Amino acid sequence: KVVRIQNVKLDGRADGAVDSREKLLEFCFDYCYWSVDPAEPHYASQEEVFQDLGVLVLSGASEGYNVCLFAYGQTGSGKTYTMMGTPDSIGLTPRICQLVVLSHLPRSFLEIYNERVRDLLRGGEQKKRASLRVREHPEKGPYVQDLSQHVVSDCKQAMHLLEEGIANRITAATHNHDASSRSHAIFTIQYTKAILENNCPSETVSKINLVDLAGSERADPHYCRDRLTEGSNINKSLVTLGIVISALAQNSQMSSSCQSINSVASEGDGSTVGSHSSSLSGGGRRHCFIPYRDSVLTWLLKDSLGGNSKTIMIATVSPSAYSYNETLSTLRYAAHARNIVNKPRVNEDANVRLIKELREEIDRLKSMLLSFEMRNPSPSLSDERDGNLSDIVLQNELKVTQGRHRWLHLPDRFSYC
Ligand SMILES: Nc1ncnc2c1ncn2[C@@H]1O[C@H](COP(=O)(O)OP(=O)(O)OP(=O)(O)O)[C@@H](O)[C@H]1O
Repeated sequence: KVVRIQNVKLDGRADGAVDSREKLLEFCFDYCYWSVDPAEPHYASQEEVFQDLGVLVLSGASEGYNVCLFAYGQTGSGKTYTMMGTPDSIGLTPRICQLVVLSHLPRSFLEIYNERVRDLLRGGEQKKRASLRVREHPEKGPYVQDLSQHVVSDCKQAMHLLEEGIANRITAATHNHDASSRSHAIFTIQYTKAILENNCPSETVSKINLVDLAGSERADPHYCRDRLTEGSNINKSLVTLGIVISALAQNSQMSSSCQSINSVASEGDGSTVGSHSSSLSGGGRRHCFIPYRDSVLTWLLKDSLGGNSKTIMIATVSPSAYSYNETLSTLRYAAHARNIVNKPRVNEDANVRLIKELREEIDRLKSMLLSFEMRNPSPSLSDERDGNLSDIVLQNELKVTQGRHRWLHLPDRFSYC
């Protein structure tokens, strides 16, 4: 889909003075929506956006992938409207939240305000204001220590939880928007899918991150000190996000051009070219360093931005001609992000993976045993080898039974799909 943006200020100038490319710029995206006037025939409703993007989020998580959906754009351009919605027109987060309610999945809701993390679902005034530490797990990556997790059992509870978090979020009046979000909000659902398939356990554990970013706005010296500090922290994290996105996009492009160089080389001389180094790419150019740690936002979203996640970026723009520069910058930001190639993988539970591998090994050994018996019908010849293989099969079957038993009796085991 193509978005066209026209600079109406250039319309009055003599034709020769303006390059036609400057007047009309085009950007390609996977989806484009126009939701200014519901009376227009091509108006995109919240339901339409959910059917395209929300369904992608749910199907990705149900396949075992981490999924992240984040809204970026100028202040007042519709990020919160898209992610949360209004009581009459609910947005992506409550729609996704309601659909996964039956699965008793734990959820958390945090905000990053002035580079500090706050729990939006923690009772008690003091606890609400306390800032939480971001730590790093060697395998799972960055996480927030002591963030409260909540399980709901029906849609009403799910909506109540979400509303509580939204109400706790910090908003303030700015020039463009009288209830502007002054923090980045991250709503997370830990998505576990556990089933028994042909008597063999199958379990994936993934994460859905739904992110409503604070609005970008130019600093105004007339604002009070709090507003200026907030604004500079919002800008700092959004600038870092921009740098991270550009660096990731550049690295992804370098990797793909390097891969095509490699494939041309291997086709040309018949030699096998090994995978390229992680820091050096085609033409000897170095991969960029990704400054995730420069802001709490990029640090927490490290995997979502450039790692094990299927990530969707929604860029919201204003239809007003006054916002031309902001709109152009948002579209450029989004165009950069579109070049990033992530490496999502199915997050299978380690114990379940082991059980599967043992089962495959048993099947392989059994077929070896069978073919050995067919080739050596005399019992005296095959006895010793036969005995060894049978022992291994028996040991593996025992491990599988023990593993399955442990898996089925874990205290937090739910059987849902
Ligand atoms: N597509 C839309 N249809 C109807 N109302 C909309 C739409 N987009 C935004 N709005 C309304 O415009 C106002 C500003 O939108 P919203 O709060 O979503 O902006 P924002 O980008 O989140 O701003 P900030 O970054 O300052 O928090 C809200 O009252 C919202 O309900």
